Amino acid sequence: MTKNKAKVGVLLVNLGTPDSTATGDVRKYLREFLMDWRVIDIPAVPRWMLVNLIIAPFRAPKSAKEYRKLWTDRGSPLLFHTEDLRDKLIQKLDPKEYVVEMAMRYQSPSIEEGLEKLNKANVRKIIVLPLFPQYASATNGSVVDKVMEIAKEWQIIPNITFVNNFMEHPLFLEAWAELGREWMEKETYDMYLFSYHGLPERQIRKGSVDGYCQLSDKCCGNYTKKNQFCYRGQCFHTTRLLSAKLGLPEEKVVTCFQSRLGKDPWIKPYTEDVIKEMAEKGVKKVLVFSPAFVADCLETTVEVGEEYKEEFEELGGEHWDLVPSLNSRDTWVDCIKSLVEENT
Ligand SMILES: C=CC1=C(C)c2cc3[nH]c(cc4nc(cc5[nH]c(cc1n2)c(C)c5CCC(=O)O)C(CCC(=O)O)=C4C)c(C)c3C=C
Ligand SMILES: [Fe+2]
Ligand SMILES: [Fe+2]
Repeated sequence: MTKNKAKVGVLLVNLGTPDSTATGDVRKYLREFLMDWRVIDIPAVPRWMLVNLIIAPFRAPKSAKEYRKLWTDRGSPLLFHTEDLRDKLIQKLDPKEYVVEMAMRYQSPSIEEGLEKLNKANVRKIIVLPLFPQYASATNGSVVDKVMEIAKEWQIIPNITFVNNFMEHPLFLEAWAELGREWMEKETYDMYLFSYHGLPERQIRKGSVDGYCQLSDKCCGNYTKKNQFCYRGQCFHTTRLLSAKLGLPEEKVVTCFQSRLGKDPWIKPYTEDVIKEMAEKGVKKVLVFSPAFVADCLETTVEVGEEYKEEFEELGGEHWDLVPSLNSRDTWVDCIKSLVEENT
């Protein structure tokens, strides 16, 4: 039998970001993102009306202003950190065995371009690695959906493997712990806040097997095979694993959810409410982790690092430190390398 020498393709996929801070580009991004039925999970006609007649026109100018605070000479941090991550991963993997591409679920570079490059490289297998540590239909599920939509048109479909979540990976936890330790060596904190991107509660219920998740401690307070895909449960689990690794006392740790959109209930507690409660209790110094994100982006740098900081300080807080994201730090690149090798 001839030895199969074809390479393995790796596709790193992050969420996506506008092409520029021009309002038109932000509107284009919001439209593509929010028209995804896994993100705004309502029927197509009301979704079209909500996105095109309400959210995109009114939110785009406001979001564009926020993006201008975030933008750098290299453009959007979400994009260039993902490019750096790809480049460092290429350095660490054997080029005779692997070909690595990166893509964004929305806008550019597209998943289509990334997959076409891998297909042209005649790979024997594709490992798709959505860069979301906890599974959500709106993120990881959407990447799977898009990849399958494209691959189903190919005459030959190689093996395709998806990494579903990786919040338990020891190197993922170690990379966050290294960052945490750097801050904790310089300062002592009254509280440690773990702020994750939120989701509509409805989306958690829809994914709950036999109605198991009632958004209470019964489900989300533990991580078992029954709630293996509950996003809220996975976030609490991430907090427990990271706190244990950092030796944080339980009474000083709080998990909360940010970035709510619209009027429907999203998963709780909301970060804004936790900030108020902490300030009322006289908490002065807070260290904030955002471990649903693996790169600095609008939701971390601006929302947590600037807006929530301002709210906390207005309520009497004195010290609000946001731990920057994993970006392309070495231990995180090692984590990706390990995930790739485990799935080869
Ligand atoms: C853990 C990852 C993410 C989940 C889950 C998620 C769900 C989700 N998001 C929206 C709406 C918006 N999110 C926006 C920005 C944004 N979201 C994530 C990650 C997750 N989203 C990232 C990394 C970013 C930042 C991108 C960047 O360019 O830096 C935005 C756009 C910004 C804004 O206008 O506020 C929206 C809108 C929904 C509705 C949702 C779940 C249903
Ligand atoms: Fe989001
Ligand atoms: Fe749950």
